[in-house]
Order: sequence, then C-alpha cells, then structure tokens
Amino acid sequence: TECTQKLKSSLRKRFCCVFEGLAKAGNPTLLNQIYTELYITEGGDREINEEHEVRQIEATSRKQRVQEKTIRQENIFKASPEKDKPIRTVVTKGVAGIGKTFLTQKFALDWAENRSNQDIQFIFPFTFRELNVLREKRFSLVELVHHFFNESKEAQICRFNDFQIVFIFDGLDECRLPLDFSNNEVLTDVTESTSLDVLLTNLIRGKLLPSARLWITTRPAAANQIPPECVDIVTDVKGFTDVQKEEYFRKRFVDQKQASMVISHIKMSQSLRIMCHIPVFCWISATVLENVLKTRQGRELPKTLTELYIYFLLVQSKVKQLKYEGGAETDLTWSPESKTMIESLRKLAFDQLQKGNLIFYETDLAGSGIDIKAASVYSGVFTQIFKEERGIYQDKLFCFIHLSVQEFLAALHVHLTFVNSGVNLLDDRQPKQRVSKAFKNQPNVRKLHQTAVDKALQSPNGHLDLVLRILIGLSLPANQTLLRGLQTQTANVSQSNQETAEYIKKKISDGLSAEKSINLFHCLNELNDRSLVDEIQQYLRSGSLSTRKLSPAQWSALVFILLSSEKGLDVFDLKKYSASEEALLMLLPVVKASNKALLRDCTLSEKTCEVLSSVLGSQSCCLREVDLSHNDLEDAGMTAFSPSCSLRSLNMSNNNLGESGLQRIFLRTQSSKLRELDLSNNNLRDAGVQQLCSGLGTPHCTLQTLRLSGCLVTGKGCGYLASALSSNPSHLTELDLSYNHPGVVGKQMLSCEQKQWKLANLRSLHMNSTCRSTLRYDILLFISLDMNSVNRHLRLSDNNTEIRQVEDEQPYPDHPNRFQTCWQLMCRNGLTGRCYWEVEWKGAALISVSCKGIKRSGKSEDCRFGRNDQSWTLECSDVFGFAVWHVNRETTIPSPSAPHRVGVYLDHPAGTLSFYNVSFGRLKHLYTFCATFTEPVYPSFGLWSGASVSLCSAASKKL
Ligand SMILES: Nc1ncnc2c1ncn2[C@@H]1O[C@H](COP(=O)(O)OP(=O)(O)OP(=O)(O)O)[C@@H](O)[C@H]1O
Repeated sequence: TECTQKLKSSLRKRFCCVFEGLAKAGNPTLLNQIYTELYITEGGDREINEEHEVRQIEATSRKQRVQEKTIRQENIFKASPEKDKPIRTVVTKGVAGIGKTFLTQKFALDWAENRSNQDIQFIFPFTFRELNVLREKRFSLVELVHHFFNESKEAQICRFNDFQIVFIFDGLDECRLPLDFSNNEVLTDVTESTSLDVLLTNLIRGKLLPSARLWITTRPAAANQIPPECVDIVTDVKGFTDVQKEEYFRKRFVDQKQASMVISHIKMSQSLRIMCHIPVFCWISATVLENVLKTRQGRELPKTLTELYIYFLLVQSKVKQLKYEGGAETDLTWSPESKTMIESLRKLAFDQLQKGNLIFYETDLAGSGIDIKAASVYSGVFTQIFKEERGIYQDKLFCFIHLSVQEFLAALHVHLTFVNSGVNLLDDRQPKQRVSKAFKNQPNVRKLHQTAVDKALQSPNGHLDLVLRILIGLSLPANQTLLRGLQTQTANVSQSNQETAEYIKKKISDGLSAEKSINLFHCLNELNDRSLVDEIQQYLRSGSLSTRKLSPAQWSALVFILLSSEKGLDVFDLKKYSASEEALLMLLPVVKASNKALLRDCTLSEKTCEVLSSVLGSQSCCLREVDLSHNDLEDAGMTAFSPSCSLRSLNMSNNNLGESGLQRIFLRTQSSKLRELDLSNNNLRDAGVQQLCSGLGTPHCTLQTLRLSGCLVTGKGCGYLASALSSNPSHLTELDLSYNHPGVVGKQMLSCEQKQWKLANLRSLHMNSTCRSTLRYDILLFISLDMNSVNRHLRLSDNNTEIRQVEDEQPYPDHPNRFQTCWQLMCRNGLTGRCYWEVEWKGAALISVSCKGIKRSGKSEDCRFGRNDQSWTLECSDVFGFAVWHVNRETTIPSPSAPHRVGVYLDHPAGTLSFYNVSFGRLKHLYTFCATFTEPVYPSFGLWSGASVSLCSAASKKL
C-alpha cells in the first residue's frame, strides 16, 4: 500500500496540470478544472475506417440523437449487464484531438486522488510514443514497469499476480512496433526478458499476466492491429455533445458574458458548430475568439472555417510579437519574422501531407527550411500549432497540434505559392517553377481552384476535402485582406470566385456521392454562395417541394440542408418530400443518418430493397426503425435486411410478401438486434411461418413483438410457433395472430397455460377464428346497397349488385338520403372493423368510402365523393387511369393498363383505406389513405356518364 500511495502521488503530480498550448511559456491549466465530460459510446465496430477524420466528425455530429449506450470515463472497465464475463481489455477509438489522452489522464488522476476505482491497486500509464523509443531493448514485464515507475522498483514489487493492475497504453496509432500477434512466441513469465514486441503482444493476448486489465487508445484507422478476440469491449470517443461543448466554454472563460458570446457565435456558424465537436478545436476557437473579442474594435467575429484558421495564425504570431518583439495588442499584422516562419511551416505542412505524414523528425524540419536551433523558439511560441514531444532518449518528434491545422497550412501554401509565383502545386503536369510573366502579373485563382476541385473529387477517401474547402475560402475578399501581408501580389478574386462557384455547381449536378457533394456545398458556403440552398429552402418553406421536378443539383442541395440542419434528422418521412422511389434514392444519405425512416405507402418496389440493403449494411448507418408497410415489395422485400443490420423495429405489413419471401429472414444470427417485427396482412401462410420460426426458435433471436395478423396462418402454423417458443421462450412478449385460422387445435397449442415457457412473456395472443373463408380478412364483405341513397339516374340490376348510369330518370320515391345531383349511391354497411370487398367498373367510376353525414344535395363539392372531408375516393377511368381524391385534392396514380377490378381494404381501427388492382387473383397495391376514422364509414360509388359498377360476390374471389 505504501507503494500504491507513492505511485498515486507521482501520478497526481504528473497529471494534475495540463499544458494547453503555451506550454513553454508556462501557462498550466488544472486538468480537473478544464476537464469536461466526453461523449463516449460502447460497441463501436472495429472495421478500418479510412475516411478523412473531419468527415467522421460530421457524421458523428449528426448521429448523436441515436440512442447509443454511453459510458462514463470512470466506468470504462465496468461490464454492462448484458456481458457475462468481466472486462480485461478495452480499446478506445477516436479521431485526432477528440480527447483520448485527456480521458486516460483523467482516469488515472481520479484514481490517484482516491476518487474512483479504488479496487485497483496500481495504474501504470504508458504511451506508445515512449515505448517506441525502447523498441530495440529487451525487458521483462517487471523490468519495464520498474523502468518507468520508480516507486514500484523501490518497493521491489514483482508478484504482479497478487494485485489488481491496470495498464494504459495511449496512442496505438503511433506504435512503431510490429505487434506480430500471429508469429510471436508465447510468454507467460513476468520476470522473463524478451523484446518489447513479444512482451506487449503477450500482455494483450492475455498470456502474460491474465489478471491485469488493459486500456488501449487509438485513432480509428489503427484499431484493428489488435485481433478482435483479444478485445472485450470497444468504446468510441465521440467528442463533445452540444451541451458538453457549452460546458467547456463556460469553464474555459472566466468572463461568462464572453463565454455566452462565443457559444452563440459558434451555434450560428455551421462550420464552426460541426468542428467544435472535437475538443481540440473548441480550444482553438476559444483561443482565437477570446483574442478577437478583446481586440476587434468593431470587427466581425470570424464565421467561416478558413477565417478562424487565419485568425488562429494571426493570434499566434501576435503572441510571439508581444512576447519577443513588443508589438501593440490591437495590431493584427504579420511581422517579418512570423512571415518567414509561416513560410517554413506551410511548406512543411504541405510536403508532409503529400507524403501522408502526421509526425515529423528534425530532419523533416530541416528539409522544409526550419532551423533546428531556432526550433525551440518556434516551439516556444508556436506550440499551439506545433506540438513538440520528447520521448525518453529520443530525437524530438513534432506534429501539428491538430491535423486540420496542418491542412490549413498546406492550403495556405498552395494558395500563396500560386499567388506569389504563379506555380500551381496541385497540377502534376505543370513545372514547379515560376510560369509566364503575364500569369505572374495577374494571378487568377480560378484555374487553381478547378484543379483542386478535380483532385479532391478524385481522392477516394476525401483526404483533400478540407484542404479544398480552406483553399477556396482563402480567396474570399475578407480573407484576402487578412492575408495582405503574406501575399506579394493581389489576386483577382471576385470574378474568379464566381467562376469557381459555377464550376462547383456544375460538378454537384454530375451526381456525386453524398460526401463529395456535401463537401462541395461547404466550399460554396466558404464562398458565401448560397443560391442553390436558398432556392430549395424556399420550396421547403412554401410546401411546394413535392410538386416540383428537382434537378440532381437541387436534390443534392436538399440532402445538404437536411443533413446539416440542427433538428429533424430523427425521423425521416419520405412523404414530406415526395412519396416516390426517385425521391428515396436521392435522399438516401438522409435516410442513412436518420433514426427512423417512414417509407409507408410510397409505391416503392424491389429496387428499394437493393438500395436499402446497401444503406443498412454500412458502418455509419443510424437507422433503428423502418416502416415499409403498404408498398409492393413482394418477396424481394426481406432481401434488404442483412443479419448485421442494426434495426430494432421493422414494419413490412401489407407488402404482398409470400412464403418464399421469408427464406431470407434474418432472425437466425447472433447479431440480429430486431425487437419488433410486423408482417401482418401478407400471404405468409403456414410455410412462411415455418421459415420464420426457424429463426425465432434459435436462442440468438431476441424478438419481443411479432405481428402476424391476417397472414393466412392455420393450426399447422400455430404448431411451428409453439415449438419455436418452446425452444426460445424468454424473449417474445407479444404475438398478434388476429385474423387467422388457428382452429381449436392451433389455439390449444398456443395456449399459454399448457406450456412450460414463461407464461408471463406471452402477453397478448389475439386470435380470431370467426373467419368463414380462407381469406385473410375476417369479412369478405357482402355489401348491400342503401336503396334510399340511389340517384335517379342510376339503374340497378342483377339482384341489386350491378349499377349503371342511364339517361332516363328512375321512379325512386323521394327520400332525404337520396343523392340529388351527383350520380352516386351508398351501401347499408356501416363499417368499423377490418373489411375487404371488390368491385368491377366500366367507363369512369368513383369507388369510395364515406361518412353518413355527407351532403345529398347542394353544392357539388359537398356531395361528390372525394371532394370533401367526408369521403375517400379512388377514381377509375378508361381514359385517365387512376387517381385518388380527398378534400378535393387529387393524386394521380401511375398504373399500367388497368384491369377493371378493384379491391378495397379498410382497416378502420388502424385508420387505413387501401385500394388494389386485382388481376388473376393477385393484388397490386394502388394507394393507401391514412386517416383517423371516428365513426363508421360506408362503401359508396359514383358513376360518370355511361359507366357501370358491379359488386363482386365472395365466391368469385380467389386469393
Ligand atoms: N475532456 C476534455 N475536456 C477539456 N478539454 C479537452 C478534453 N479532451 C480534449 N481536450 C482538449 O483537446 C486537446 C486534445 O486532446 P487529446 O490530446 O486528449 O486528444 P487525442 O484524442 O489524444 O488526440 P491524438 O489522437 O491526436 O493524440 C487537449 O489538449 C485539450 O485542449
């Protein structure tokens, strides 16, 4: 314990202060004071993620509404109740600057200050940077610990097995050891010396000191250097949520008024808002804004990303000036010294970025013209940009404080090289030397921008996206003013910026991937060109979007607006934009980023399934709930859903799914997270239920609610369900089998009392065996006409089942229910349940349901079916095809040459009324009204001149 206390005291000293930025100038901040809780989630997957980190941050900032499991820093080793074994190894991923190092330091400090995790006797924090230095040396585990932690050596602690020990390894991405897990020999003795690589691989594999716990942090791209079987849990640091961001600024500023100004300023600028999910960027923003607020003298605060970076550079050089050269505080100009230094730094940033390097050695600095002797002065002033690390016994390592700072300097280098000397560094074909004189005299950045746009679009993982955004932003007049001292020429920007904007818009209309086109919209934003976005926003505000034919560029603008809006990504409702497959395809990136997708009744087809499957299979998909009901997906419907998709709830009711559609049901696999599945009103039959049960019966299936209402299930199907429930009894709590044909035997098989499965788990079992036919609905309606409603120009025949429009008035008696002017009639059946009926039509007819109160005389829009809120109507015409009407609003339904039989399905409790085209016993969905029916509704018909309608008898119906 004495040793524990000593270790605690040394960790307290090491981690109590953090040197943010002005490290060498001696400006320590207390970790406990500035540390702000981070948003950390459990269970990030471990696929390689090569996407550019800024893109990942954008995806993250959109994703936060999704219900993810979050973890607090101090609970990182606490297993969740779902996990049955204790956690040995935690891998924590997160992009650069997101706070991984801070997180581990806070964990160690809290322990050292006796605040948490007191069951741990020793915490030994290492960084891979330090370990790299020792990679040629041989150590035993005991020696390694003694080497770094003197206290343990003094206390001669060797029996590590007796203690609860946590090893922290920070920054796996920087590891220069081979970590050869497959070939390294096994090592189990903590006192045996070996190479560092063998030591670490054995520790991570759990061969060496299995009782220890390990915490490894890494940037995402390096995460899978560790074999998955060695990792018990993966957590993801997502940075700050909006609330945490605010909290950070409140802590950061002593003056709370200033904090509020900064917070509201960041909220208003989209670029800044998104970037500020990265803590290091919050810190950069705070540094800049604090300074600008102090000295701006009426100047506006920087609003775009590029502006903020220029200010960052200015503020840094000003600090240098103030410290070393005695400049005035409000004077934002570049001194000759800082100009020289910026020139070297930007060259370094660009050269190393080209090579993909994020960490540099002294030799790299020398190569970019940075004087090594002077580097200490640079790092004293520019530590905020340029972080100097010193490993034990090692050369100095350098990196920019954040990748985006390196990208900014690289873009600045490209811009200034072009403006000052006419050389386009991004053009591989151009000689890298001064070009023609004419060009030199009038540098026109248009050409440079176009090469940059093309280059960025070619990059498969978006590595040049941010460089492009900043490069374009640099040529904004306001930024040009800021850069004045660095440019030897004035660029001709206003004309060329317009041309760049046009070039970008043209590229956007070429149908790019969502990520690429979103980046191009950010570029337009940097140029202050919001014309495309404003146009769409105007459509959205006026509600006219669904009636317009959008161009590809306009669709991209809509995607951009939806993805970057603060609210509204939780639920995606396709009908809000346009209930069509085209709209769905165009808006897929939005679907992918939403939590819930409402795609109900949008005339979607098989193609939808293909695209949905690619969305659901992607790593960044947020969808948890999909409603695809009332489409016509048929058996292809289930192909959209792979076992690995993370859907919790799926509604596939009313889709014409047949038994073979269930062959690909995805309940069988361990990874299925589905809790709720609605397959009601499909033609599953017993064979389909059998397929379903092969998944339902496996212990992996954790489905809680299953709806199979109206699926033609008989006693046999109930048998399959009963046996599936017997083998996997503990999850399903709700089973809806209403409107099926279980028979007495089926009911008995599913009767809970007789079974050993946990009865309480089967909460509701609705069964209704009143069906008389083999049809899927309880009533195939024998509708009969209300003779008192029939208009006098309608003649009835064939036992009052056929209605025809005629010239001569029929001698019906007066009655208040009779339609006076419209050639219409109603039936007697007031419907409140689920019913289905079919009719045949000729000529042009209205097939409708209406409320009793509909007017019988007076203005035509009060009486005519579909023209008021009392009726819901399908209009069928030989000439015009199909259209639906409600409250005088018409929606046409594209349908190939129509057979003359229509099925009507009313689900009164659910508030849906669906129309189908019936051909050879197959139903083709036409349209579904969603309504709230508060009273019984009545089948009704209207006829145009010369038309006829006949009611079909139950016997003639085949399903
Ligand atoms: N929880 C936090 N509270 C306050 N500031 C934070 C927090 N986390 C990070 N920061 C700020 O962000 C900076 C970078 O954080 P840190 O070094 O932990 O990132 P990292 O994820 O380890 O990055 P890298 O992968 O580049 O090493 C810190 O210096 C600090 O200014």
